[in-house]
Amino acid sequence: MSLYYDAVSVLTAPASTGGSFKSRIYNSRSLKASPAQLYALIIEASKWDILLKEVIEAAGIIKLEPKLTPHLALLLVHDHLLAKNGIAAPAAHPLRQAVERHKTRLRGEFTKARVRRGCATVADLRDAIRREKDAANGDTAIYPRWVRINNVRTDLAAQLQSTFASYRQVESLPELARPDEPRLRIDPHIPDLVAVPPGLDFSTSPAYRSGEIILQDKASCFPAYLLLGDQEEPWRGDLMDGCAAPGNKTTHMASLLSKTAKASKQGRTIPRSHIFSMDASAVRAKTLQKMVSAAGADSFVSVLQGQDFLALDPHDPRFENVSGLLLDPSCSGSGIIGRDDKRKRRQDEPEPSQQTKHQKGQRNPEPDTPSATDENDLPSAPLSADRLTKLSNLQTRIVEHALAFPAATRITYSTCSIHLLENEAVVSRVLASDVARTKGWRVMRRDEQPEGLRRWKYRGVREERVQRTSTSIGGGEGENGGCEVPAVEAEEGNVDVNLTDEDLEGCLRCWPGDDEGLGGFFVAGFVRDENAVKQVDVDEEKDEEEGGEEEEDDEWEGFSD
Ligand SMILES: C[S@@+](CC[C@H](N)C(=O)[O-])C[C@H]1O[C@@H](n2cnc3c(N)ncnc32)[C@H](O)[C@@H]1O
Repeated sequence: MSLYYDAVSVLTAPASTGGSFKSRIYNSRSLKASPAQLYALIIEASKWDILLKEVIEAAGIIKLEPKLTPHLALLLVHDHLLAKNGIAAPAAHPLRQAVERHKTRLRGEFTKARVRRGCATVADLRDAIRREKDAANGDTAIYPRWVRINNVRTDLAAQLQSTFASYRQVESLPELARPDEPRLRIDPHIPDLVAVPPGLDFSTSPAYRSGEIILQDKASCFPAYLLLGDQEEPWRGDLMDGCAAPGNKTTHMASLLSKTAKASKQGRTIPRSHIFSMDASAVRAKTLQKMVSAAGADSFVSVLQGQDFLALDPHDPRFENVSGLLLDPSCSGSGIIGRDDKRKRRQDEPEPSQQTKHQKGQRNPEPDTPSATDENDLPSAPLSADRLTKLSNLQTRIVEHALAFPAATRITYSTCSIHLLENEAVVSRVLASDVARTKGWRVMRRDEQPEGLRRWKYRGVREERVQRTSTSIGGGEGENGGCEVPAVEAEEGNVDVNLTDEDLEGCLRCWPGDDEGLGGFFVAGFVRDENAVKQVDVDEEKDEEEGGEEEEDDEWEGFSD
């Protein structure tokens, strides 16, 4: 029972206590309950708090049960109505009895609240409550589920007539949020991408299971589209994805190549270009391989399992025709937003029903389709300025390495971070590198970008824009604002962004919380321009080479953040 009393003491702690719920719980010495259980209870109950208050008030149990305070009632009624095992206390415990005595009344009021909202199921009700809470907090952003059509196996027209035959097409994201009929919106920026209402489960859909459709966030589709564009002619040369697991962007490249191959007059259906796709993590590379196979792209994608991109020799004859590279390295993940149930979800993390055993204990069977699992692991710790700098160093090295591939003419670099240091600052450092200057690399201008992305309005920035969001329960009483987007612990200091306005206009940004339905994301393209070749001072170059050892010693930051 200490669980509920402890939860109340956390919830009612004065604002001056400081810190988020999480830090207060995990750092406390006085709480007796398990921190994980306590945190889960508070977070889960907070998702339902407006409905629980409604039910408790309508059932009138606080007046009838002197032992129940409003907070205790909310937590206990939450577990009574919604937790799998009910209230975590012995059946004879007075608090448990104080709630269970009114179970018929409580259940009745809960059903009435659901019916009032026109929800057929508890899952629908949860979504409705989330929308009500968002609206009350002034956060009306909608995070739809994004579905990419895989042109290796099918096409948009075929999917509109099969998987989405019963869906009504709408013109805007807010129109998706009508529970009475299935709706979809064809994305205006990314070809072959559709948005459907959040929370739709595709795990049993034949198109999903056969790899005809792939669940992939819109922002995550920017890099491959930026790299390959609206090509009418097949891409010349081979392609490389240097940091590829679980494989969303590799399979997207495969889809774009297939589309062009099918549309070209040469009657080919298998693309001429080959894709080399790798991941330094052998475990994640297995998922990558599965995803490539599920997408039907084995014949033109080679997965190099456990391959560190930085250890590849750009002059290896296997890669002499690599003309396009996509780099989406590990990052802080600070742009990742909570979707559906407002917990933090990684880009393209499958619906709970699609999660593997590894992801969610032993309860769910692994689906046949190794769908897009997490692109990034969740950022677990607060982000220190030092850690950000290390990530930025590694990201810069990865892009610079890509610039050295002799046949490369086009490269994209992306992160799901909102931090300047991992984004525009990396572009700025890369452009200043010798390899960029001697080979004539510059930022892909907006007017050179594929049509859909040229119209994308959010562009590179010069100043940091860190966003904070909060989670509250009981109207925020005692809450100081839990920080869901990892804030940088230390002051940012001055971040050098030495980019022209034209360069910044060439960078693309996505931000959480606006009406585009996306998390934070960044992508920039680099193109090789003979006219931009700069002479590098030979002595300067030599010094750099001698100092190169130091760079190599940068601390390895792990594979995915
Ligand atoms: C953000 S995830 C990539 C997501 C992937 N592009 C997608 O769309 O599904 C970053 C990946 O980069 C890998 N990685 C990090 N450093 C690497 C390196 N030096 N060489 C190869 N892979 C690396 C990590 O293991 C991780 O799987």
